[in-house]
Amino acid sequence: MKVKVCGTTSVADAVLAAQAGADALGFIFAPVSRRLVTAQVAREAGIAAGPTVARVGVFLNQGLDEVLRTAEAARVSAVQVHGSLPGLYVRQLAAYYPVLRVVRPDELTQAAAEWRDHPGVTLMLDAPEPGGGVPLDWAALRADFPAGAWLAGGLGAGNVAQAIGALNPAGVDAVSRLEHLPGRKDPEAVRTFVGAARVAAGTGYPQ
Ligand SMILES: O=C(O)c1ccccc1N[C@@H]1O[C@H](COP(=O)(O)O)[C@@H](O)[C@H]1O
Repeated sequence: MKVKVCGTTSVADAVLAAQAGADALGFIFAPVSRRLVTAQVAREAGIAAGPTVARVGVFLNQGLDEVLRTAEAARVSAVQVHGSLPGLYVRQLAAYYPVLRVVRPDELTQAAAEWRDHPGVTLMLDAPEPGGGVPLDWAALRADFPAGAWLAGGLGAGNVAQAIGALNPAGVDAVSRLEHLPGRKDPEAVRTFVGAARVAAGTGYPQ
């Protein structure tokens, strides 16, 4: 199982997450976000994190050209797309980058059927307000959660084990509960989140 630490806005926070054992860092390029980062800072942070850490560019309802230009400038290794987006847009993006396609609970069943056979598109289930820190009702989603999908939405050290136990996601992603302030990581929250996720997934290292 993969662990992604999202909303990285500095080199220091990228190094922190990498040293905590994160598999992936998220860089948010949606102008509405309080965690907005420039492509240049994301690029420097990605280099600082090292080559084994995936670099995910996060976008919300942005045009294909803008996404591709920003992703290239930031040297990300994957893109995560939120919002109301046509299937064709996602397919075109997947020709360039592995795509994490984020969906809300009410979109999950249809999206699972649509993307089941596309190797470049992975679903991520999130709460309706991205970056809002609100957890989903995991027990209610158990029957519909597709194998191979990722989970986000209000995850942190205190609840990630329960979420993994309920849905067995292929990856977990968090931002709000890992911060002091929007865009500023809380080092202890990052370390305990990654550690708790690893232990719950059975990939932790006993102390
Ligand atoms: O966090 C944001 O500001 C944001 C803005 C636009 C698109 C996505 C955003 N964040 C994503 O939200 C989820 C979960 O966040 P949280 O843990 O519930 O706060 C995660 O996928 C972030 O990448």
